[in-house]
Amino acid sequence: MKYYRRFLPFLKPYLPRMLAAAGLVAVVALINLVLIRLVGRLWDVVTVQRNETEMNHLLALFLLLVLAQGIFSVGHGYLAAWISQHLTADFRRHVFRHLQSLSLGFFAKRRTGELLSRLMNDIGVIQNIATDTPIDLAKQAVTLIGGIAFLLVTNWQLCVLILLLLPALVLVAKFFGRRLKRLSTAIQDRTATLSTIIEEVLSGIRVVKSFVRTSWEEARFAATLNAAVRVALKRAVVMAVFVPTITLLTFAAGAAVLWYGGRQVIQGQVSPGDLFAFVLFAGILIGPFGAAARVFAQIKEAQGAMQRVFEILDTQPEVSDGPDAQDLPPVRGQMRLQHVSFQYDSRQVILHDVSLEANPGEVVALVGPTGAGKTTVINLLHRFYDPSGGAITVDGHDLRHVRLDSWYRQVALVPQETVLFGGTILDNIRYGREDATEADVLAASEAALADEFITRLPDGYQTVVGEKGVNLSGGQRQRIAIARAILKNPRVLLLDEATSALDTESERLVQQALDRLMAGRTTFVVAHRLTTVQKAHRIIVLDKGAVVESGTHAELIERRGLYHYLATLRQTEDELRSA
Ligand SMILES: Nc1ncnc2c1ncn2[C@@H]1O[C@H](COP(=O)(O)OP(=O)(O)OP(=O)(O)O)[C@@H](O)[C@H]1O
Repeated sequence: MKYYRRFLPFLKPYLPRMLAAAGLVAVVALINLVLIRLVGRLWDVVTVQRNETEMNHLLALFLLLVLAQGIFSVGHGYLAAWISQHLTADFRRHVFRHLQSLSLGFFAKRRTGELLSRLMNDIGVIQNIATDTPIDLAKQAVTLIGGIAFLLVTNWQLCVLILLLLPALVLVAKFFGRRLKRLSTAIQDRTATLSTIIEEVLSGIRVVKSFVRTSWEEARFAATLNAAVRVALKRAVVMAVFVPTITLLTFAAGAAVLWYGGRQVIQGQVSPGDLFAFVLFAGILIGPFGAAARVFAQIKEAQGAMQRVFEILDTQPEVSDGPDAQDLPPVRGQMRLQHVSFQYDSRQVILHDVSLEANPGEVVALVGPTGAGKTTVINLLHRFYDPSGGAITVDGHDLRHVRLDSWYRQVALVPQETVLFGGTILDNIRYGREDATEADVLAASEAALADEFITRLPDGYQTVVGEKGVNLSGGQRQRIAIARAILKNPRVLLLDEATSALDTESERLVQQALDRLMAGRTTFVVAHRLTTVQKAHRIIVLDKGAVVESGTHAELIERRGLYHYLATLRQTEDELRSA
């Protein structure tokens, strides 16, 4: 129940509209009751009084009420849909905003498909319970209260008989509800796993195909699918037994009413019209009873969904602005890691007492064997994570004490894999700076040596990339990423050099573009190319999370340590590549 309480603030702006919708639907239900009463009257007028004028009057009134009911139904239908759509959109926006605010550590532990499922499927389930259910309940409440009131007034003994069945129905509903909840949660879990598999396979389709794993993936998909079908069928069985059981109990009540009421008509204590209306009223009471069971199941289902969504909302970003965070003034770009230690989780210390420094405008190359912690240092410099010990400063400001945005605006990351978003090339470069003019984008693109290939594309800067768009080569994508970074004009640049080999011409262009990007900025580069390393002002050699050597290329070669070993390897690689 606590999740429902927490959901209330989201409902609040819509309360007046929900009340209006509930009011409309209550009127519809009320008219329904009056119509039934009218049918009873009509029955007596036709069969007992045989009064044609009265019959015509009653029928005219009947039609008028049906028309009014139709109009109210249209109003309620539109209003309910309006609330439901807007409320869900609000909630999705809220969860999406929160997701974006979470730190990298959160995403490292989650699978995208699973998060996708929470944002789409689970919120869809909540949508039903949040809007349709309360409005439906208003309708059922009016039917129930109005119906029982009528039954009590006309024949209280019969009414008591019907009401005795109520606890039995509630007990049956509870019994089934518990099982349904468990199975619904299991279905949602399977659906989330399916989404995850689809997402993984589609985003990694090249790897899947290349390793000839399509059949294996198909089997994995089919196995999860089968499991989902099995649970869904189990739920269907429970549902299938549930509905007839409730119906049986309700019809048994109907038969009892007919037996008892029929005798009263025969004895002349009750008019046939009243009995007819009575049976109809008893009949429409099935609605609220059935709805109670349905709502019960829905509430149980939504509880699981709410739990999963609120789990995201309850996760706090590990890296965020502290209460005393200050805006970082424009920096010169002096960066320092002071005795930094770091662990992603409690299991393993990744960086041990790392100290390093870059003066404004300097290029620092990070080299070291795989797993040494190079990317981790870049992550910390960007402040995607906070160090577990020590401090990271820019121009003497501890990164933990400055507002994230004010720092993020002054640093740019060029990752190995260029991420291009759906949209035009222009949009993709402008991602670097929202308010950039077209002329700014062009200038950045020229500086990144991207202009030349973009203008040759059929739609130039308006070419759509990504899904259903044009495919670009690795080197071209990198130059777009560089143009994006140039447009951002950061003081500090974090570069994760791509390891994949480009052809010599493409490599030359990318290198040239990178040189322009790095000019005058403090740059940390996870370097894979010997040329980059050689040009660096300082080289930091990391091994097993610690700095083992530092100096210039010439100094380190002289030392004949780890750097010398790695450089010799790489040189051989480069020679092989250009041979
Ligand atoms: N999100 C994470 N959670 C837990 N451990 C991680 C995470 N990311 C990286 N690691 C671990 O941290 C260590 C350092 O990884 P890092 O990616 O920094 O190395 P690297 O020097 O950049 O390696 P490479 O050259 O292969 O990219 C590795 O042992 C890795 O397993």
